[in-house]
Amino acid sequence: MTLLEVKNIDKHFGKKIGLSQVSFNVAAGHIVGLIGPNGAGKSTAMRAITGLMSYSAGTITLDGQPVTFSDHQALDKVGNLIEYPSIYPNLTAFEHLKLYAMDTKTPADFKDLMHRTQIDGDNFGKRKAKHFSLGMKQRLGIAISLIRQPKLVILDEPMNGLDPQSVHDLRNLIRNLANDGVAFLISSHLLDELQKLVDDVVIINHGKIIETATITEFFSHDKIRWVFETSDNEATVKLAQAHGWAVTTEDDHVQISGAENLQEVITAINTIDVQIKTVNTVTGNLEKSLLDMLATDDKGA
Ligand SMILES: Nc1ncnc2c1ncn2[C@@H]1O[C@H](COP(=O)(O)OP(=O)(O)OP(=O)(O)O)[C@@H](O)[C@H]1O
Repeated sequence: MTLLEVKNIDKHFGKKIGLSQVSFNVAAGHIVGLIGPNGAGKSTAMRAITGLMSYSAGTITLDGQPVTFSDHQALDKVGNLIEYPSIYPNLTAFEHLKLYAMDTKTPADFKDLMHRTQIDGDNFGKRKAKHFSLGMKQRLGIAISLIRQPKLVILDEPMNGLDPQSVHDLRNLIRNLANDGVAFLISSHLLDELQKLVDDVVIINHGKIIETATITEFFSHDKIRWVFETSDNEATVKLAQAHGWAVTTEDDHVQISGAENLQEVITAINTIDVQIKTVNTVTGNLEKSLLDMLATDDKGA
């Protein structure tokens, strides 16, 4: 069931395009990764969704209710942790929850929330936030974002600056909360960071969505590639392009993917006057697939 629907959003900063016809959905209980390089438009999209920024065209609806810069009612169902949570150095975790629950009609049960976000251990207790590690602060931030019992939590680059153990703990926490039915929209410029966590990916580049897919569909891009060394790499590249295969060159090698099988590529190369000196098969890599996708998009831009 669609919880968040973002449809044809445009945002301009003067003459500069921030977002162009941005559309994607977040289903209830799903973890969606909003992935793109620096400056792609991730924060801009998140700010529009959380009503922090106006947009010039399109619609955003949450649970069927509109979200605009001036209409925030739907945002009662959203928790967000955009960049850093506001954490007060002299308050304990419990005191933070009490503070953030003050204007909430039906806050979550504090003890249960502290338990679910693992901020009820010995490390927390009576300690003030100024003594928390970054990972502890992130977990407290997530607990704060859950105070209103939201259906959707928006996290902008939540893994930034965390050590590997804290990243692992944060992933488990998010997965457990999603299993309880909370949907997440999480931005990152690092696919590696999110690929173990997300159900769906939304890839953004230059303010445009270039791919929306389930993580399984996205993994299917993770194709086998064939790396050729030939007597005429330039002619090989042209040939691959004419067949509609993905092709890149690196040093003296031509890398081709997207054909049915290796034989098809070899047969095609044999039709032109080019000798194959070496060929190696390499299995794919998701981060590389994303970089290739962005590079192809950049060429078309
Ligand atoms: N208030 C603003 N005024 C002018 N331009 C802006 C403003 N906010 C964002 N932009 C521009 O819009 C583009 C998208 O920025 P945005 O911060 O959304 O990217 P991002 O994907 O979140 O990048 P990062 O990973 O670096 O945070 C960038 O080119 C940025 O310079």
